[in-house]
Amino acid sequence: MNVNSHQVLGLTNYRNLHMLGDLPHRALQSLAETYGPIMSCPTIVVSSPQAAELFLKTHDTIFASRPKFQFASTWLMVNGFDWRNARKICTLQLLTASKIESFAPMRKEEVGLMVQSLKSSISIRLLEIGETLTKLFHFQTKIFSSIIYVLRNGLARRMKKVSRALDIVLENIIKEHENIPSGQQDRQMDFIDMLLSLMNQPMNPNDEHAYILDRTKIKAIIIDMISGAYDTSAATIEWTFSELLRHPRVVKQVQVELEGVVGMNRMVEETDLANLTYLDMVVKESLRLHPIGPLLAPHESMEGIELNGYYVPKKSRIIINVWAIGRDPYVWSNNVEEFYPERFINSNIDLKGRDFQLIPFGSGRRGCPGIHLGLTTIKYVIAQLLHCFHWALPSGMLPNDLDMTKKFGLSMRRAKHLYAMPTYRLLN
Ligand code: HEM
Repeated sequence: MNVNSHQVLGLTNYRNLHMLGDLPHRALQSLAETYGPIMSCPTIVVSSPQAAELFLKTHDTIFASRPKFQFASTWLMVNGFDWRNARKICTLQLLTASKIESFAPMRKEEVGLMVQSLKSSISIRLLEIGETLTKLFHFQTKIFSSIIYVLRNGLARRMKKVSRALDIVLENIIKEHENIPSGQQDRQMDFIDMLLSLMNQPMNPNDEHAYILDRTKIKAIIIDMISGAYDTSAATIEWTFSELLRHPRVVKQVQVELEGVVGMNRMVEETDLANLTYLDMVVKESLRLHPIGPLLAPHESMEGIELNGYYVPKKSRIIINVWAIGRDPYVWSNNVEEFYPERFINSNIDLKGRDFQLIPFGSGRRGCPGIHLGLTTIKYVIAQLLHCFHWALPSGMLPNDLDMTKKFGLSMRRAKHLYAMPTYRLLN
């Protein structure tokens, strides 16, 4: 890697990230302009693609841990969560391409119901997009809403009480899956069924110390998956929609592509997605400007290491400012703030974490294991909404009037609700 240490390393003295205000990714971007693409003390802030590659690829083994400062991670630690084995189960058993494909009928049914409900509500009211998506994603998260409440309210000082509450919720979920009423046994398997089917079997039968998935570990994996998956796809769709409402030219282009690939007589199928190349660029551009985790999830060094002449101690916290990397004018040219999907024409950049200028799903050992499911869901929902409906802003509002203020949180959502008016456009 061709990185000059003066270009890459610079130190600043930010001891407390709360001093950075409501939008820390933005404040950190300004600091990086002064102090350079790696800032440290005691948290190291990374703000360029080359520096991100240094931490997430070159020295990935050192920086693959996570700090234990959130309730979810503390709870996972207390319950003996082992991220390496949990990831193996996620990537080899739960989130494989074939498993995700096996859920396609479920997604089709839910998206179909959403289109029907939008068709019937058109004449009545302006739609709040976030609310519509929350309803859509309810099918994936309905058993989880009480868990999210517990996670969000789980301050460390109430740890014991909250842990008990969490355990009761998780036990109920597991029991519901263990005691399926007769007549429903041949229903579609979900994530919990799959985890239960792996319970008490060694992951590697040839290894006597092999990892065995027990009830406690299953609960920990459920919590890990929920913390990673909750809100992320819905928030990305909402941001993409916001940009589309501000750019009618881009909407027209996506609809022309959909007319060519799908035609006007039927709805979109997931198998169409591979042929929707312009839509793919739209989603990349949206994730460049609006990464749901603008600072990824924090990483932590597992041992001390010297990087380009600077010593990074063990247990340093690493923050990768993906938001700033997506707006780096040296990478993306001068129109960084513009929503311009065409920048990806003839470009090989993908979202898999190999191209460090675009890493909204992270990269390396702790990169998002749900990327394939996330992207399939996002593209399918956006394609269906744009294919089935024309979308207009509330009367009197111009595209540039749309408020794009962000709210920093578990995932970065819009600060204000997004309203739009759909009109059905298919021929049947
Ligand atoms: C648009 C959708 C999504 C986005 C943008 C997204 C983004 C991310 C990011 C940025 C990370 C942290 C990566 C890092 O620190 O290097 C992450 C981790 C994670 N994501 Fe996703 N995610 C999405 C969807 C999903 C889905 C659908 C699932 C599961 C069904 C999922 C499960 C996880 C898990 C379990 C982790 C923790 C991985 C670890 O710590 O080893 N994500 N995701």
